[in-house]
Amino acid sequence: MGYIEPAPIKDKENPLESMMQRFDKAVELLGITEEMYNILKVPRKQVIVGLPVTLDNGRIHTFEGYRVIHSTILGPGKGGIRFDPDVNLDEVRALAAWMTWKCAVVDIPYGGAKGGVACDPRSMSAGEIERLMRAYTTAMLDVFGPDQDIPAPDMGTGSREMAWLMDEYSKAKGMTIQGVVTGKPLVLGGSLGRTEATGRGVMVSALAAMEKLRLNPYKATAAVQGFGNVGSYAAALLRERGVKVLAVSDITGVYYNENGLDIEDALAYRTRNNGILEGYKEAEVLPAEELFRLPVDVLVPAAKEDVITRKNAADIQARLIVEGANGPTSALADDIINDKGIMVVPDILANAGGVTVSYFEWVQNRIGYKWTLERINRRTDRIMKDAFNHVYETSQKYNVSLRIAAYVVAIDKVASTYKYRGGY
Ligand SMILES: NC(=O)C1=CN([C@@H]2O[C@H](COP(=O)(O)OP(=O)(O)OC[C@H]3O[C@@H](n4cnc5c(N)ncnc54)[C@H](OP(=O)(O)O)[C@@H]3O)[C@@H](O)[C@H]2O)C=CC1
Ligand SMILES: O=C(O)CCC(=O)C(=O)O
Repeated sequence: MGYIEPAPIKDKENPLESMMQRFDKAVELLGITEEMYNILKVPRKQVIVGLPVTLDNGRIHTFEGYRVIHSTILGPGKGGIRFDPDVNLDEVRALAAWMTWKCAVVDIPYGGAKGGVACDPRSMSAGEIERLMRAYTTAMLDVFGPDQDIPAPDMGTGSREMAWLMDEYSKAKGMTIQGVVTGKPLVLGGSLGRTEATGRGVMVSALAAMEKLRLNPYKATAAVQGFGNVGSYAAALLRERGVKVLAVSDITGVYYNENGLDIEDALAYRTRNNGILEGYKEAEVLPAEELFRLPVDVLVPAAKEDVITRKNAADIQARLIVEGANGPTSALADDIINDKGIMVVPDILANAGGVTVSYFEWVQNRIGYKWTLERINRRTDRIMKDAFNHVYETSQKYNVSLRIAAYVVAIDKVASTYKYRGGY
C-alpha cells in the first residue's frame, strides 16, 4: 500500500519488521486510511531507563531497561516483562504491538505494552534479580498503575518477580495495590490458573485447529521448543488430551523419544536438576536445529522469536504450527509455510490464554473476590475457542492465512474503537 517502504529482504530477521509486514498486509485488506495507519503504527510511549544495581561481588552494574506502551485505546497498557540478554528497544516495540493485537483478538479491555531488561537471569543470584526488579519498578513508578499499565511475567520472569514488583510499587504509593501487576503468587492476589494459562490456551487452540485439519489428537504427535512456563504446560496439557509428545527442548538441547516422552517425569527431572533438562536419560539428545525437522504432526515453538526462518521453514514436516512464543516465525518464512499447506495458529491468538487469565486476575483484585479454578478454566477455554472461530471465519472470508486473519480482526477492532471515540 506504500505508506512505508517495504522492509528489505535481509538474512537477519527482526521481530519489528516481521510484525510490520503482517500489519501492512492486514491494513491493506481493511482499506485503512493513511492517518489511521500512522496512529496504529507508532507506539504511544517508549521509556528507556538506566538501572544501577549492586551485584553480590560489591560492584555496581548498570542495566538498561525498557517499557513500551503501544496503545491504550481499548484500556490500560498490558504486557509482560522480559529478562533476557537479547532484550532491545526494537524487540520490546514489536512485543508491545503484539500485545495490542492479542488483547483485541481475544476481546479483553486492554491496550498493549511490554517491558524488558537486557540481563542474563541464568547467571544472576536471586538477590541480584530482586534488586534489579525493584530498581526497574522504581524507575517505572509513573508508568505502571492498575488503570494505566499493568505488567506481568514473560521470558525470564515469573510470580516471584511480580511479587517484588507489587511490593516495591505498593510501598512507594503507601498502600497495597494488587491490581498493578498480574501473574502474582496466589497469596498476594494472584489468580488460580494463571501459571498454566498460556500453555492451556496453546492446547485449546491446537485442538481447535486439529479439528479443522481432521487430526485425531490420540493419533497425533508433537514437538515443543522451550520447556519453560509456556512450553512445559503446553506439552503436559497436549499429552493429557492424547497427543504423543515426541520431543521437548530447552537451551541445553532437544530431548527426543520416538515412543513419546513422559512429560510429568521430564518436569520432575527439570525441577530436581536446577531447572534444565541436561542429563535427562529417558530421551535421546538431538542438536537444536533438528527440532523443526522432526516427523511430527504438530510443532509448538514456545521459546523465542525468529526461530522459524526462511532458512529452515522448508524442512518442516508438521501439518500444524501453534505459536506459544511471541514472534517465533519470521515474516520471510510465511510464504514458504503457506505454500507447504501448513496451518499456523499465530502467536497473537495461540498464546493469548496468559493475558486472558491475567485479565481475570485483575478483575478479581478489583472486586476483592476469588474465583474457582473451574470457573477460570471454563471462561478461558470459551474465550480461546470463540477467538479461534472468529479468526478462522475471517481467514475464510478474506482467503488469507490465520495469521493475517488475526491481524485483520485485531486492527479492525482497534481502528473502529478510534473512530467511535473520535479523539486521537
Ligand atoms: N509467560 C507467559 O505467560 C507468556 C509467554 N509468552 C511467550 O512465550 C515464550 C516463552 O516464554 P516463557 O515460557 O514465559 O519463558 P520461560 O523463561 O519460562 O521459558 C523459556 C524457555 O525457552 C527456552 N529457551 C530459551 N532460548 C532457547 C533456545 N534458543 N532454544 C530452545 N529453548 C530455548 C528456555 O530454556 P532454559 O530454561 O534452558 O533457559 C526455557 O525452557 C516467549 O516468547 C514469551 O514472550 C507468550 C504469552 C504469555
Ligand atoms: O499476562 C499478561 O498480562 C501478558 C503476558 C504476555 O506478556 C504475553 O502475552 O506476551
